[in-house]
Amino acid sequence: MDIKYLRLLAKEYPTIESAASEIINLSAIRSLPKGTEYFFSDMHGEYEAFLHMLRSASGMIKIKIDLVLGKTVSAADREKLAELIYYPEKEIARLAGCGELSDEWKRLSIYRLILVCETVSAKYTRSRIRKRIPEDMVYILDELLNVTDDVNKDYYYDEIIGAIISTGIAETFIISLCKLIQSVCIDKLHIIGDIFDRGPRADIILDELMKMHDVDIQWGNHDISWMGAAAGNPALIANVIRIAMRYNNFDVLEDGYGLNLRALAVFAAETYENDDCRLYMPNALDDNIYDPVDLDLGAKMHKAITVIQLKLEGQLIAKHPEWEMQDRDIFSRTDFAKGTVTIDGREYELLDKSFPTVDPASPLALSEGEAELMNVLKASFRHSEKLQRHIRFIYAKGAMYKTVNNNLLFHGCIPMDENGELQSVSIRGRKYSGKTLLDKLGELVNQAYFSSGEEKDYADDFMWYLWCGAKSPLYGKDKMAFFERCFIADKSLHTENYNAYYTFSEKADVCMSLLELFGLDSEKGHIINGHVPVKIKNGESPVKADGKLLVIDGGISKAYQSTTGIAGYTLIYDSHSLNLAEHKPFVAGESGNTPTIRLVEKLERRANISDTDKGEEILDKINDLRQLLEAYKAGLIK
Ligand SMILES: O=P(O)(O)OC[C@H]1O[C@](O)(COP(=O)(O)O)[C@@H](O)[C@@H]1O
Ligand SMILES: [Mn+2]
Repeated sequence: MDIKYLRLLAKEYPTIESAASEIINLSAIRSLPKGTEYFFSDMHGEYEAFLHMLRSASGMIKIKIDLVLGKTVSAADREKLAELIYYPEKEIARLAGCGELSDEWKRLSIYRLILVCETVSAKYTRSRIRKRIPEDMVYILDELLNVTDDVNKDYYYDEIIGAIISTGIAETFIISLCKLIQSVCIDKLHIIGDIFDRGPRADIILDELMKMHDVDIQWGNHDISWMGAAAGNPALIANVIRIAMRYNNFDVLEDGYGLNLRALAVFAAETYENDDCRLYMPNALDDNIYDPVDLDLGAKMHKAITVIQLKLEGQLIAKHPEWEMQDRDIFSRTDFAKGTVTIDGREYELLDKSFPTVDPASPLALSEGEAELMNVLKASFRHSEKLQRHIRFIYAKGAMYKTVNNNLLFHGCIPMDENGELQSVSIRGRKYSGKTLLDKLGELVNQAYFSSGEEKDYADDFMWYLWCGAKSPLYGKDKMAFFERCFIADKSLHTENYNAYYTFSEKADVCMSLLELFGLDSEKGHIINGHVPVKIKNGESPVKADGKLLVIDGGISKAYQSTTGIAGYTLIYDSHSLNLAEHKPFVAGESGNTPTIRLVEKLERRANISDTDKGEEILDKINDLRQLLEAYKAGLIK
């Protein structure tokens, strides 16, 4: 091995003893059971439901409570303990408010929490648990969690707990303990895309994700749309705002990201003063807490940005004939004098015929007011410190796909044609498909944000294609029919058809060959996707292709719950099995939010860290350290 590398390693392990003891430590870690991985997708801004899933480890914490305390504590008290673990600050404030925060309650709660914590941390090393404990609590918690049998346990507990209460730190201590339980339960968190849009506060979801210790994100089409907007793509800026207007999500824009919508409000109110904009009424599923906007004004803003978006999209399509999206440039096919549009040779009447900002001679040109407005919006996106911070986090933790422990994770699809062949996409004149396509797109997505000049411009435009292009792995449908749904009554034009991947991937052998394409063991692995709502109520199942494909978009999004019939899935992969938690619609402040958990696959034997990618990495390091030991012994390194 390269002596230079060994010298670097020797800085970290400067003696034979330190290298040897690390080898022993790492070997011990490899023999522990694998940590529990959680997979979430399509959160779509539904922060309350998502936070609940995180805090409750999608029902697993309740299962552990029942396991440990089922025989000694009543069902009602176990329910309350669960609520305390999920929302400790809130629960303590509630009890204090109604005079129930007694020493007796504190003593019992600490004792029960310790028992739960012992169980959830049993499979991890002591040092790993210590790392997750807030600094000033490390000593007490470490002691309480590791009392040996030689000590009179009950007496010891009583003494420590008594001291915790008498010194007045019980509340803080309980909060730390609850958070430790939450954090230990989720070893790794995989997000399979679509954090943004439709629901009220994607920014709160991101704040939470940024606190997690081990999280990765596979970008969804809605994430790409926000990333492109943050990078300055005007069509995507318009898109992000349009969707927010459609769902009345002012809070995420204004309170969350501090984006300035005043210019849009003023422009819309003036331009569409005498237009009731009834087609554009926001779909008010959630109220805005911080920025309630009058729905009539919201509708005008929605129309203003929709028109701008259609123009900007038309411009992009004209600039990139290689995308073959000319038929999606609908404004150029519109007869503004007659109020009709021609699609596939047929003329349709428009539901809205009033477009005061469109010059029929040049329908894709922004009016002066629109151009000014876009400048303001663009500056606002570029200058939102919080938005840019969140987007950089999504870049740092994100990718087009991920392979982990033999599973292949991506949001949408691997584009295929009707014969089941991989479809190729042209990027800077070269064709890419399958894994190389996803790798190339990963590069491009990074260039859109981090490059400059021509390289950035090309990549920046491409972000829009990734949002809605027919061969985009993140989108995977033949068109995005938002124009048709908005402006044309004929429902046959509203259909969006899925890429052939969605048919072929129902077959186990197709999934297996895709897993192999990505270098994975196809016998052991699975493909895990989001993006397509699984319509349980129509008899669909999230488990497809004989268990090789798992589609976990169950509709956390309120907007989609009537379509799916449930309220989201979490896939949970622990050392024994792969399980799906099926969530009911979340009602804040109510118990009964515990999901149904069902087994997808039982492992042949309990999986240890040595069976995982992490285990491989550790083995690599052990081998390096062994070489370092040899080098010490041979006197090559002093
Ligand atoms: O129901 P909405 O919010 O109008 O969105 C519909 C649009 O969203 C999409 O389904 C894309 O969003 P998803 O990635 O969440 O599926 C488009 O295909 C469709 O045009
Ligand atoms: Mn999606």
